[in-house]
Amino acid sequence: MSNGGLCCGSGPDSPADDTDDILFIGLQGSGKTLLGQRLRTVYGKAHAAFRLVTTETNGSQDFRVPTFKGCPFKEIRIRECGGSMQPLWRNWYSRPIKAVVFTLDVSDPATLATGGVELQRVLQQPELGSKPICLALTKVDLPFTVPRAELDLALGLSDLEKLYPGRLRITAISSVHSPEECPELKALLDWMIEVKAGDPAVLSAKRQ
Ligand SMILES: Nc1nc2c(ncn2[C@@H]2O[C@H](COP(=O)(O)OP(=O)(O)OP(=O)(O)O)[C@@H](O)[C@H]2O)c(=O)[nH]1
Ligand SMILES: [Mg+2]
Repeated sequence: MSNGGLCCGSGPDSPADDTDDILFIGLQGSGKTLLGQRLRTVYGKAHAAFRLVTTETNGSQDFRVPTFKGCPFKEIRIRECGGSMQPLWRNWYSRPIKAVVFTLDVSDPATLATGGVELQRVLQQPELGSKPICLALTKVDLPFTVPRAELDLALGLSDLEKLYPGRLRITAISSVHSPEECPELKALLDWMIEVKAGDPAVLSAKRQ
């Protein structure tokens, strides 16, 4: 399988799910799969194998994303739940995941309101407790994306950041771009590494 272990249809009771670190959720077509494929190229040698093509995730799939040399663990394991699985996302919330990445396609004004409502719902899920959540604003390479100021007005993003200080992180990314062209991709993976380690000092290992 091209993207590191496709497990379509697997449920949250599968024993393999125990090792998931990060949960990827977001509306259909919002960019979860391409982001998973792209993150594997940040520290890994998957550049040559990277493909822009994705297919809809009917079920869930996992991505094993390599970390940097000197990191105490070799990979971050991401579990993507397809947008078509939305009613079942919550089955993963109580699993031993460390954090959630919620993707929002900012090139598609038609789905923004629905995405914003879903994000609020995720932030309020008791099963997630105070686990960190990253809102990834996706497809920012496209010419007509909704600017951040308008997102703040329409979805109250700045208010949400104030409401969940230290818990909600917001980043804007393009998975079409390489990590060199879009440094936010590397910053997002470093955040996942920090969250998994439970210690920001873990990143100092790669600077030595
Ligand atoms: N231009 C651009 N296209 C993107 C980006 N991310 C994803 N896409 C495209 O958007 C479409 C949907 O992307 P996916 O990654 O499959 O979306 P998904 O969230 O996994 O969708 P589901 O599996 O159905 O929930 C594909 O055609 C991708 O190539 C991006 O950053 N920029
Ligand atoms: Mg997908």
